Amino acid sequence: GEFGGFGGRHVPEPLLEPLDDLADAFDEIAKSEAFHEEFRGILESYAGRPTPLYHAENLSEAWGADIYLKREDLLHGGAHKINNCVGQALLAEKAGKERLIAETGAGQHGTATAMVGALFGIPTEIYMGKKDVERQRMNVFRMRLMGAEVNEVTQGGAGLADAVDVALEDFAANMEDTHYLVGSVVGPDPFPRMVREFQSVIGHEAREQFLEATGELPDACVACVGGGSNAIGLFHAFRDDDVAFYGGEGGGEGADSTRHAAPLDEGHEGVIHGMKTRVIDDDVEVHSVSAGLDYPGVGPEHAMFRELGRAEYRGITDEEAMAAFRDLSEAEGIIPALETSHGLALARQLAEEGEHDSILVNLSGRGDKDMEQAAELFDLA
Ligand SMILES: CC/C=C(/N=C/c1c(COP(=O)(O)O)cnc(C)c1O)C(=O)O
Repeated sequence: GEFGGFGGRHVPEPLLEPLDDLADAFDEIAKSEAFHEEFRGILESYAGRPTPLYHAENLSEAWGADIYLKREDLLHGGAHKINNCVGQALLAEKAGKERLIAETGAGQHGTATAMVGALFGIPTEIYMGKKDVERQRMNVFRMRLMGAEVNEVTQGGAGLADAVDVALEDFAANMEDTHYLVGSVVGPDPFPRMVREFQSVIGHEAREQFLEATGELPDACVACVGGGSNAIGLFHAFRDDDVAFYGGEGGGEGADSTRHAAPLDEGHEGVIHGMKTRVIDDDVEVHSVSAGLDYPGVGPEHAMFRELGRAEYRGITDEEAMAAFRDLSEAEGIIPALETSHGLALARQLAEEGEHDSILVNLSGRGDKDMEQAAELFDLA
């Protein structure tokens, strides 16, 4: 397949036909000029695209390399997630679906799904682990405020992977009228390539803006990696360029610890949620300080990029991410999401290693959702 030996459709037989129908709808509808116009129009007037490419001069001074930030944190809802949700909601509407379901961890994808559910007038149900409901309370309230039902998942580790399990069961039982709005470049085909298509608006804009601002391409593109959608969304436009790719995973308590979410850095090949990819080892408990990276698998295209050496992935520990969270807040007056902070921490490592002079970082989301949790982590009184 497209991702080397990774990806595919590792699902029970009854799901194969609906996935075929979805792939046909995507190839026929989402690739049409009319769809693209509508998609871009909503992203512009509703979500706030294009997002700025910001040259973070104070941070560049502090870290010793030219740091540019792609400001997906400024989108409606506060993260890149809305790009994918608008695309999939448009597709679901044209396919005549009467219900949207989604998984969420950080609550950003859940919030974005609730937004498009409200916008398109489609009843919406979000599955969210109890552990994440408790650490992203503001987003739970936002989803309900917009009319979505938030279904608290308590099975297994009550986390993101468990929310995906339950969402997949719902989809299998209700596929006639329900669209499962998958929140990252994960799951069985066509989800990884569909989410990539919708998120690639990020990279296409950033490439043009970077050339416009500097007359050349960046030495490196950096992003945090949970399922991998904001990273792929940035990387895709640069795939044929001589630009290095780096992904910062949820390194939790350390790559050699038994609590992390870094399958690319410290895992093995395996099948999860309908895709052949890389997963964390069996003796590891999935953990990240950031709910959106707290996932034991990763998108198959990243597993391929790692195998080909097209991208380098590093586990970024909770502590390293929290340090970068504060660095950006203090240096530029921009508070990143805890997920995003893993990409920033990786950019800092690269700047200090002196390999690259210009580094483009995807600022995948803002930290408003993390204020309660961060206030517990840092005593700033
Ligand atoms: C789909 C589950 C992931 C969620 N969020 C992931 C996330 C991520 C990681 O997701 P990917 O870009 O798909 O790796 C990065 N930045 C922010 C601000 C995020 O919220 C969510 O539910 O909100």
